[in-house]
Amino acid sequence: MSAVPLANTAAAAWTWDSAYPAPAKLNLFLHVVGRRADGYHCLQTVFRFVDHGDSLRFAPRADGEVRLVAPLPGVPEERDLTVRAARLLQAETGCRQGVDITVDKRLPMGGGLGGGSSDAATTLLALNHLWQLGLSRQRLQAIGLTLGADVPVFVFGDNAFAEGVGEALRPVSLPPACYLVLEAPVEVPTALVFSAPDLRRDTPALAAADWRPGEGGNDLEAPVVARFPAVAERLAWLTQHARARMTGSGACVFAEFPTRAAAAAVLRAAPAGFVGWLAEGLDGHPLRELVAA
Ligand SMILES: C[C@](O)(CO)[C@H](O)COP(=O)(O)OP(=O)(O)OC[C@H]1O[C@@H](n2ccc(N)nc2=O)[C@H](O)[C@@H]1O
Ligand SMILES: Nc1ncnc2c1ncn2[C@@H]1O[C@H](COP(=O)(O)OP(=O)(O)OP(=O)(O)O)[C@@H](O)[C@H]1O
Repeated sequence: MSAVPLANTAAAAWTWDSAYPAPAKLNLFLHVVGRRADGYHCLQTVFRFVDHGDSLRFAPRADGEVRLVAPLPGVPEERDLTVRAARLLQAETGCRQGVDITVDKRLPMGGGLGGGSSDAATTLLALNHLWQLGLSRQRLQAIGLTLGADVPVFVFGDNAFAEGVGEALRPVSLPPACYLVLEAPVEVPTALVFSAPDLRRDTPALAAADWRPGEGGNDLEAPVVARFPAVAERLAWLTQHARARMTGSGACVFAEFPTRAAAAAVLRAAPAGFVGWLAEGLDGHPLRELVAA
């Protein structure tokens, strides 16, 4: 993401020529506090945006079509969350404009970093602006929720304490932090984790105001560690250096460090074959200003 603006840049600065960032999120903690009648799980989590992610470009098309310039391996164009997001916007508004979408993919798929969800949210935010649709943030969040439980927070734009399936959001203020993220060479299907018989589903709910940075674990971690040795290995190694957790439904694990130098020293010591990177916590989504207050 370093090639694109990370500060909250004024809406007028974002044009058809811009690269639009789609940052990763980390779940600083994630508790499963219950289950809804439709099978979806009720969560409590804190989402933090970080300065590492995908980057998207948009080019206008005169024929009204939505096309992906280079589909991702294993994801048919019709299923790609960016294409689905753009087509939903057309369907919701009757907009006849088309677009070519290019995704510069840096986030691993099935990594728990919300990559696909962030790409979808960036598409909603960017096209609402570029096509001049004027949809409110609330409406974009509702459209995003139909694409996935993680999409609304990226549209919301503030680091957030989330409840429900992740759609009931309130802003949280988080101190500056540097994270070391280790990728695992596996793709963890979110649905598999939530359907695991050994998933703990009864963690007592917290009062949002009582949560403090550093508190809480990830209830999805145990079933993933039991099934994916590569995740277990990375978590065990990182735990020797700091308080390590899995993000989302995995497969990435992360730890927070007081300084970038401390995080870099641990990354340098990682065993051969481990892939990792450092990321600073952001105060908010870089496209937050794209939607009027
Ligand atoms: C684990 C998290 O990443 C935490 O931020 C999210 O809750 C997952 O969000 P997501 O990847 O957008 O997931 P979705 O595409 O909405 O859901 C994938 C599948 O996971 C299960 N699922 C998901 C979210 C949830 N709260 N309860 C569930 O049981 C459902 O079977 C669903 O069919
Ligand atoms: N633009 C996209 N980028 C990534 N994945 C996509 C995209 N469009 C559709 N997908 C599908 O979504 C699945 C989940 O990908 P994603 O990168 O969002 O996982 P994740 O980081 O585990 O997400 P979460 O943290 O929301 O569970 C992929 O396996 C892929 O099939």
